[in-house]
Amino acid sequence: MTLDEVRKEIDKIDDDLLQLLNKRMLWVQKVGEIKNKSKEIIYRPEREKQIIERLNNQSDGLLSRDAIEAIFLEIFATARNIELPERIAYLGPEGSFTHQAAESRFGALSEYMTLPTIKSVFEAVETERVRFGVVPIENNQEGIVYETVDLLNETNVNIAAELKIPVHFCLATEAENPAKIKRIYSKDIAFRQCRGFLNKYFEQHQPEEIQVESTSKAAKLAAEDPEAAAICSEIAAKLFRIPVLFHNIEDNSNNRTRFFILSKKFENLPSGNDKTTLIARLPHTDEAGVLASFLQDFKDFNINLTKIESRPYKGDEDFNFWFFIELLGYFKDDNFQKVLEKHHESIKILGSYVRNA
Ligand SMILES: O=C(O)C(=O)C[C@]1(C(=O)O)C=C[C@@H](O)C=C1
Repeated sequence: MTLDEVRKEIDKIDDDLLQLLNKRMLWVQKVGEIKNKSKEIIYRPEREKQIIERLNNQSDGLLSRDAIEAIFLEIFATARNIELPERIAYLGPEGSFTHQAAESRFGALSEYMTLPTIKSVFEAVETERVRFGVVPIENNQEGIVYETVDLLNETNVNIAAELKIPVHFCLATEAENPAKIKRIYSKDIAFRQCRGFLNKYFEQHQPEEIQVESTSKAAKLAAEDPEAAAICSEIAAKLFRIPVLFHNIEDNSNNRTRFFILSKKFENLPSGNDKTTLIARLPHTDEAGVLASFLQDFKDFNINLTKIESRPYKGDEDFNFWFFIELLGYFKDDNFQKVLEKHHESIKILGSYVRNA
């Protein structure tokens, strides 16, 4: 077969795909009408997960599970926009990893609001200026983002979903090779995480390292200066149209960040593989074992706790703490309800959502 002939076959399939996608969107529009009448929530991560699992189980072609997921997440994001265009706020600037996380879940078509601080994302969700907000919660190398944890305690905002994305840095530059680079812009943490690469590739001449407040600012500066490079995300390099000289330059390729998708309410149904996040404000007491017996109740009801972080009460004279706790399961599960019966005064549930690996 010639290239032209093969391309003709691809064209035919693309025509069919487009027709099928348009047909799918007609049904999606109907879902939108039904939900509009019943005031039901549009974003149903547990339903999206079920669809992806079902398709993956029946797939016998070249597409991996990740490929199926990537394609369908974009279809769902487009579908949600047809049902009801929703605005999403994320911790900026544009080109940040949080932007990348937001786009991976809400697609290229959604309307985004870039906000400068985690607090401003919480505020936008709380005042319902946006439907969802995306903020980082933890990095597997650097640990928890305390600002996010504290705001979950202080505001009336819930968790609709979690997602984890790999943090890959690239070296983006207009320069043709490392020898021509005189300056490298990036954020302190990115320099730290790419030290091995920098030592190896800039052994002979050491470019000046200039710290800026974000990796996207670094990309912007490198786009304007042919003798400069930026250590930034791929999305930032793309945004500022700078060629990527080296991909994945971080020393530890297991570097991943977990994000929360925030919403004013949480209305997820159980998916069969859920996680619940809550805040526990245990009574202030000097009695020994208050925390131990609280945790024992989870063990007794066979609940797997996956995280516990203690945080101080701001403004408190004493050294009292509240706890940020995560566990496997859905908040209406029988065993969790038993714990809740005992401790309902101490527990504030922030959300039950599909557990992401
Ligand atoms: O089934 C729904 O509730 C829909 O709104 C449809 C649909 C889809 O495209 O399949 C879109 C958005 C939801 O997040 C889940 C699924």
